[in-house]
Amino acid sequence: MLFFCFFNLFMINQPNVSLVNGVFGVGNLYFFFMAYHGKAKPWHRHFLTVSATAAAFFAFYNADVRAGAVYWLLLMPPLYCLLNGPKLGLIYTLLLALPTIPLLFIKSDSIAYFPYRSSINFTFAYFLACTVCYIYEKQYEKNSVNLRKMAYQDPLTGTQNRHALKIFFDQFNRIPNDPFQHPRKKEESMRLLIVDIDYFKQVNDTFGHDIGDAVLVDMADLLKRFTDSHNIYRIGGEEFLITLRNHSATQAYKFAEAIRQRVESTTFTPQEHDIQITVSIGIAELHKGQTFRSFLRDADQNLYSAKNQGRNLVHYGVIDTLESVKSA
Ligand SMILES: Nc1nc2c(ncn2[C@@H]2O[C@H](COP(=O)(O)OP(=O)(O)OP(=O)(O)O)[C@@H](O)[C@H]2O)c(=O)[nH]1
Repeated sequence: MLFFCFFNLFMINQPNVSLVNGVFGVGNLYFFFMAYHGKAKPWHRHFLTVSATAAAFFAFYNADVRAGAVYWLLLMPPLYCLLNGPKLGLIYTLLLALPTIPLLFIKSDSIAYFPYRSSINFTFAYFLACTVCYIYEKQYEKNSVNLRKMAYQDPLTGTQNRHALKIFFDQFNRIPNDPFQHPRKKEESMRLLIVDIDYFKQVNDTFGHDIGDAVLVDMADLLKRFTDSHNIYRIGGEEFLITLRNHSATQAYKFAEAIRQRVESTTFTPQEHDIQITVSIGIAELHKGQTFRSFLRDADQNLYSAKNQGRNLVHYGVIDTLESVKSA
């Protein structure tokens, strides 16, 4: 745009078009700079869309049709789809077509042009560009969803995986603890439950690996009845982690105890086998700045404490064993 700002001003004496190009050119340069430094905001996209459209359409409107400014409008459908996604891209494309095609017909109604043919050619090229981008973007969206699933979801149980948990940790640590910047986040606490199936090796050894897999799936389904699936992670073979936002120590303990009791009283029936299992649960509070590694180490210690005390119990804290309750 900045090139056309100078070109229109000094070469073909079009100060109006040059001014529009100049203003939007500087704006776009700023947005590219922000995007390059990872500071792009949603409204930047809309401003880019509107400014590119205004500059291209203004040039087309003002200049003689033989100057070929209309070719720049063919770039708009791909730009719309890339900046705003396929759906909004299609809407922008249709909106721009409404004034452009009749105007092209009127402007090319001269001795040097065939108005019908130039308008039809433009219309086909314009909508074809849109169709190609629309299909590409739709496919891209679909692939992104699939890739995300493959990257963050455990394929057996459908819960999230360890990689997703690492992302969760990074995000939790990124929220500043500054009460002046984020007053509502000040009180936020995060407690995590590590739920481990007791003697799961015996299930595999007795019933086979397939039945073991089915028990893991049933176990994940049972946990999903207690909380949203996006709070559940499978972090090891028979080990799940649940995130609890803004739960006090007592609430977290009661929550864990409810899970423990439910598992104990449930008979899992994969492929018509009756299987009773129990779980040991370790609870730990997540502190800002704590690394993923150190948290898992602490949480594992809690879990080992629970296991060492006989399994089928909830253990809160590495040192404090007072809240550990052995099942009746
Ligand atoms: N079926 C199945 N088994 C798994 C999977 N991942 C890990 N395991 C099994 O889980 C078992 C875990 O055994 P251990 O670590 O000894 O734990 P445990 O038998 O539950 O004993 P404690 O945890 O000490 O109560 C092993 O037999 C693994 O083979 C899986 O995806 N499917």
